[in-house]
Amino acid sequence: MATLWEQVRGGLIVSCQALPEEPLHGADIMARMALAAKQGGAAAIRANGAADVRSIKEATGLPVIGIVKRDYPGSPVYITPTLREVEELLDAGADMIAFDATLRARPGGCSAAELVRRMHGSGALAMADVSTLEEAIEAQRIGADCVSTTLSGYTPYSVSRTGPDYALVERAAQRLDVPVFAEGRVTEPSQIPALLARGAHAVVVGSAITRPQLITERFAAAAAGGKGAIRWI
Ligand SMILES: CC(=O)N[C@H](C=O)[C@@H](O)[C@H](O)[C@H](O)COP(=O)(O)O
Repeated sequence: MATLWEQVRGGLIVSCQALPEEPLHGADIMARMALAAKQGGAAAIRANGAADVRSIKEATGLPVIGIVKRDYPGSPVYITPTLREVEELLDAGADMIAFDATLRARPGGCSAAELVRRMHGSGALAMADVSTLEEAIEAQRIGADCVSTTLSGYTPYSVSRTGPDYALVERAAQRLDVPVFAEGRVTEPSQIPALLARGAHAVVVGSAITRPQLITERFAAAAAGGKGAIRWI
């Protein structure tokens, strides 16, 4: 059987996420969204929350990269911040768990290395969500199986862009031995070969495929004579 790395190499991973305040929130709806993504050619799915991970795995049979977004008072770290979220995702059967691998203090003081050890202890792979090359290097050092550029533009010290962070993908792919995933603000199919050419193992696309309210905004803005920029969640 092909490994997860072989299954996704050079392919598209679709992030199917709807937060409680979004119209499509709900595990049943996300499972249908993920099935549509599978029919369209997604090689794997990224999902938020144990309930969504379970229902998406059941509906699609695709590898699932799980996260739990949870806010803790006083901490900016919200993507799988603590062991509690890791346990929830292991219990749900996530094949890979993505976590905030920035160098910021985590709520409760647990280290990123501890999270990775816990994932590996149950046979799950660890995806480090980073915003800079320094964080990517440190993530590899502590044992992460891959890195994703998810948080580029979402930490106060990383450069905010309107499109994907091509430079981080390229520099991380050159520097690291582990696979590098391109994620964040991919809005056009034409960006994908450009990211793969810079060394991305695969590309993760979310909002531009699975957040219809944001997709609609682009068209509505264009109808109103605006440029149709996309907002991000
Ligand atoms: C920064 C953050 O919280 N990113 C989240 C991580 O899971 C998701 O909200 C994004 O949708 C995902 O990364 C895919 O990116 P985009 O939706 O830009 O294609």
